[in-house]
Amino acid sequence: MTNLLRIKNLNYKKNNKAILKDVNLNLTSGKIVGLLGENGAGKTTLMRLIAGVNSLPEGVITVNGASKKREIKQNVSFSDQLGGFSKNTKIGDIVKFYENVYPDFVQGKYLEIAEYLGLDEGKRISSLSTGTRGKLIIALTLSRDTKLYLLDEPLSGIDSMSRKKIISSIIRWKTDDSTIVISDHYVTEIASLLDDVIIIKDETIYQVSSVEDIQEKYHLGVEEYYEQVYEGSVTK
Ligand SMILES: Nc1ncnc2c1ncn2[C@@H]1O[C@H](COP(=O)(O)OP(=O)(O)OP(=O)(O)O)[C@@H](O)[C@H]1O
Repeated sequence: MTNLLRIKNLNYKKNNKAILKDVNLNLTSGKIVGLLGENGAGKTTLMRLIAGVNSLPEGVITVNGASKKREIKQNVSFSDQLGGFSKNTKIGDIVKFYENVYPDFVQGKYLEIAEYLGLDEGKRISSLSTGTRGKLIIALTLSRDTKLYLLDEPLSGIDSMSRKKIISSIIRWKTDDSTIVISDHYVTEIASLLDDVIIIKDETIYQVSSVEDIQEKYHLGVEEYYEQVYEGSVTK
């Protein structure tokens, strides 16, 4: 287990309003980590800052030893929501784009995941259901050969069959030395995957715990623990 992600003294404001305050975090490699928090807690913002999509005004982020934004981008595969592509773009063209932009994109891995998830290269973005779009985002994100994967609410708005497929593809295609951070505000379905849990509350990382510690120290499952932290009935 090597140190993969380090965040030191991160502060982030938008329109003069604090979105994230005094965030400090260390993640090692080889884990599946849940990033949990209610709507608007700052999960997406934190992922965008880690991935180098948003500039970091205050604090230091290091991923796999890299701290410059351009180098960090090469070490993080972030689940892009495909908003930059026109509605008429075909899946095959998005895949070509990924191959051109990311030297670590592994076409063979994409083809395997795409086959498993039933993605058709000829389909246009505009014709994709929410579930198929979610599957495409997962296939593209996991097909980069990198150390840190950030999946921003990969199950949001997706039907239960597709959710199961997405979860099983995460398990199947995760490499041993990579770490996958999955954000969500529902916990039930991802709870069984998780090694560690990060809870964002009151604009900061309230606590990082291993699932084992949560069970041993509080005698709670991940979902109950998360709810009780938010209710204030569990303290650090
Ligand atoms: N562009 C922006 N301008 C102003 N405020 C913003 C902007 N983007 C996000 N925020 C605010 O930052 C806070 C955190 O938002 P963020 O989207 O990171 O939360 P989240 O935990 O991902 O929420 P959700 O689960 O609803 O996706 C919210 O209060 C939101 O209103």
